[in-house]
Amino acid sequence: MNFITFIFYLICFFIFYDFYKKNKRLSKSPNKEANGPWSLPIIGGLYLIGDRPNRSFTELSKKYGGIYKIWLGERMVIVITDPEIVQDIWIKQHHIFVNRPHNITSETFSLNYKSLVFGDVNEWNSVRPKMTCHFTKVKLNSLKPKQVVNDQLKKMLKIMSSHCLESKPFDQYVYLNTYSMNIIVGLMLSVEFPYSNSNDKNGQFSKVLHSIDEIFKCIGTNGPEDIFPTLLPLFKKKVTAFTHHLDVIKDFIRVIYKEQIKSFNINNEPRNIMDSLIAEYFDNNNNDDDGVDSDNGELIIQLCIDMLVGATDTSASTLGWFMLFMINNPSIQEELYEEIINVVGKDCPYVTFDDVPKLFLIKACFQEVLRIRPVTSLSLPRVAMEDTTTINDIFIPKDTIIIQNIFGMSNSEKFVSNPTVFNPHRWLNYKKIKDSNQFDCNSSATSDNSSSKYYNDLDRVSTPFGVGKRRCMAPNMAEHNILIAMANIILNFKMKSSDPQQVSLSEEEEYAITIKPKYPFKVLFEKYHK
Ligand code: HEM
Repeated sequence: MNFITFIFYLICFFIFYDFYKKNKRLSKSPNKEANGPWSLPIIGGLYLIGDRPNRSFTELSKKYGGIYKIWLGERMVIVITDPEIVQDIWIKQHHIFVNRPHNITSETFSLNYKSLVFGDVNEWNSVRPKMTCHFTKVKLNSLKPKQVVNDQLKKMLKIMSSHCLESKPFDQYVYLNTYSMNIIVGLMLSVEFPYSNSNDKNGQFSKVLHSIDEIFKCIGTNGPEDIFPTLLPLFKKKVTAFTHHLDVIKDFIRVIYKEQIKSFNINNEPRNIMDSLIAEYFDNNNNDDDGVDSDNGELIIQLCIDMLVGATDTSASTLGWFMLFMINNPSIQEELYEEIINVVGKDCPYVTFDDVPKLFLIKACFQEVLRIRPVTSLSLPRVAMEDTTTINDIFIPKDTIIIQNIFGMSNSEKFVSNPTVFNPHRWLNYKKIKDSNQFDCNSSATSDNSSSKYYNDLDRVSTPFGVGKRRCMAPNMAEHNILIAMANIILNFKMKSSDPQQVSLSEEEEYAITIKPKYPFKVLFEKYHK
């Protein structure tokens, strides 16, 4: 046998073996086996995934059910689109599913799995409480965080007013991102990014913003470098670019950290979250000048980046979708306006945090935006740390990656009536029924097209922040910043599409770690005649 023939046989063997491995039974008992599509050698089920995996996974769940298996390249994935299984694995079996999968992107991003978003269980257990305590309802309702949000919102409303006066289209993507980013960097670092490039004298902020954008594009999306780890050398350029952008953000935060640590005094009230973290890691016996060893210093910097990534794009995209659905539903916009002026009065220029809890339709609108377009549509993946079985007796082997299809659950006919219709009132009706204790899971499957006991149980089927102990770290903060922005925008302006040819905008999404409107749009603001 010559060398070429040998290589040929070797490749054939590899292809057959890979095909067998990807399609063999996982469990000895057929009842316990997750269904799933046929997987091809090398690519697995990638041939079934289009440019919007949230939609592809939802389509597959119609055929293979609420839990199914699919290979994405070299990684076996179980996709969950069922509220009962979600509760089971994320809550009852939290200890098995607490970790996120290991891959080159998360390794680079997390200081080798030590930080928050991609941290492994031991490190995660240590850092998560240090961060969560800053985002409780009580903390967010204290003076400083409210002031940061009010300052930023007033700045954004001023820009909106000037756009309105000049009838100039408002680039929602740019301004909403700056608004969301400034809230988190205001709380963490007491800094602020300029809303306009002309105020960015040496281009430093634009450079950081660009790098943050690039990081968003790679993280959590399972790029080829993550699903074909053996081919990693082929993607070296991409990994190097990712590391470069991460370094740009780190350098920016490191300068602030160094400045802050110079004036840090453990006996003083923390000036921001970074000060609280420095205090946590401060060691009186440390010989370093700053009292925080360099590993912990780098961890503090990484935690700031985790928060930036967690908070900015998610909140900004949710507000972007809110604007889009308002433009497409002018009658709902009117209703929201009526609700607000009934609470604050016609001449009030600003809705305060104290007014927000009285705005039930605004809250319902926030919930409906996140139901119909849950921005983190496939959540962040987790991994099984040992073999286990789910509540419906499906076997999940150790090392399987788990994806919760948040989008699929809240956009499925099986769980929600008329899921493609934007209707905030469904939340008010649901709350009324729930408050009167008439919502009964077992009798809710009244529709012909549904067999789920969670049919229209909106809190169970719409889980935009995830479920369980590793759910989003700051849903309170997201709600806090987004509701007040929604209320004040509605109080001050009527929103229309800036394109007269397109009065109604496309509701299609583009997929990345957060889903955004596929066709970027600008908003035209008009004043109400009060
Ligand atoms: C509309 C806004 C937001 C949405 C829809 C959202 C959604 C999510 C989801 C689905 C996860 C993954 C949960 C899981 O694995 O089960 C997550 C994780 C996370 N989010 Fe959010 N998020 C939002 C805003 C925020 C904000 C404002 C912050 C920070 C201030 C934040 C910080 C984080 C962090 C740190 C994690 C990782 C948690 C961990 O691994 O322990 N998010 N978010």
